[in-house]
Amino acid sequence: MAELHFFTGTMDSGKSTLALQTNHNHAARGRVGRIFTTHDRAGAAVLSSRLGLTHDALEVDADFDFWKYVVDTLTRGGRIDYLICDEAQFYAPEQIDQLAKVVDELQIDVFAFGILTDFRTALFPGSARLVELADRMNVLQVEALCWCGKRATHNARTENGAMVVEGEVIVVGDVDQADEPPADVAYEVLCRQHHRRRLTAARAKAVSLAPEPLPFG
Ligand SMILES: Nc1ncnc2c1ncn2[C@@H]1O[C@H](COP(=O)(O)OP(=O)(O)O)[C@@H](O)[C@H]1O
Ligand SMILES: Cc1cn([C@H]2C[C@H](O)[C@@H](COP(=O)(O)O)O2)c(=O)[nH]c1=O
Repeated sequence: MAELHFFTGTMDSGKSTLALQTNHNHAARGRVGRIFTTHDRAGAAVLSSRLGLTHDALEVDADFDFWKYVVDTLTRGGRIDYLICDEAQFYAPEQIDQLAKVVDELQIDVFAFGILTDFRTALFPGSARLVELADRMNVLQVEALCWCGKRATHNARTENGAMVVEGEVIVVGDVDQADEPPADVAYEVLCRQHHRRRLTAARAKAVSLAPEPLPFG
């Protein structure tokens, strides 16, 4: 039986790597797939992993219809056994419904990969729909870590080094590995407590280096 799989984790937890590995393993056994993504950091129509692997992909825009694409392909005599769908948090809920229909009506496996929540800790609509519809939801086993060493559960956005909680939901960017000077817009994975306190690695370091107040009344 075909299934709708949703693999999730924070940014930098290995989702795109797993997407490419999943494609590799299925293709190596002679199965025929299609790879989709949207707003990848490496540009349009490419799925990229921080480990350096990339693969051509079909770019999903707001008007893309998965059901129509698959039915058209099969009608023209094409073969599709599975779909790989990266950055699925950016897909519209209707597109996730189309993916579920592809699984149920055409017996084609769908492997979707994406982050659950945005920089404000709110669910992305596409991810919310995946949680509602997926046959299997898997949290990535390689844990991304907060600067404090705890498992990172949230994605923070920084602007010029300072954490923000307001702004456009979709802003393509990368995790800021303590870049100096900090990028205009970057991301950092944090545990819930430090996301709640808006305590990024840079701010924690600045606070710890601040001089002790003098002991005068
Ligand atoms: N230089 C490196 N050596 C080993 N592993 C790395 C290196 N750089 C990145 N990684 C691994 O790649 C992961 C990020 O992979 P990626 O698939 O791009 O993540 P995601 O799609 O979830 O954002 C990191 O969590 C880390 O495990
Ligand atoms: C939290 C958050 C992230 N994004 C963007 C930033 C990246 O381009 C992708 C996530 O990619 P990854 O492969 O999981 O690292 O999403 C965004 O647009 N809005 C957000 O709130």
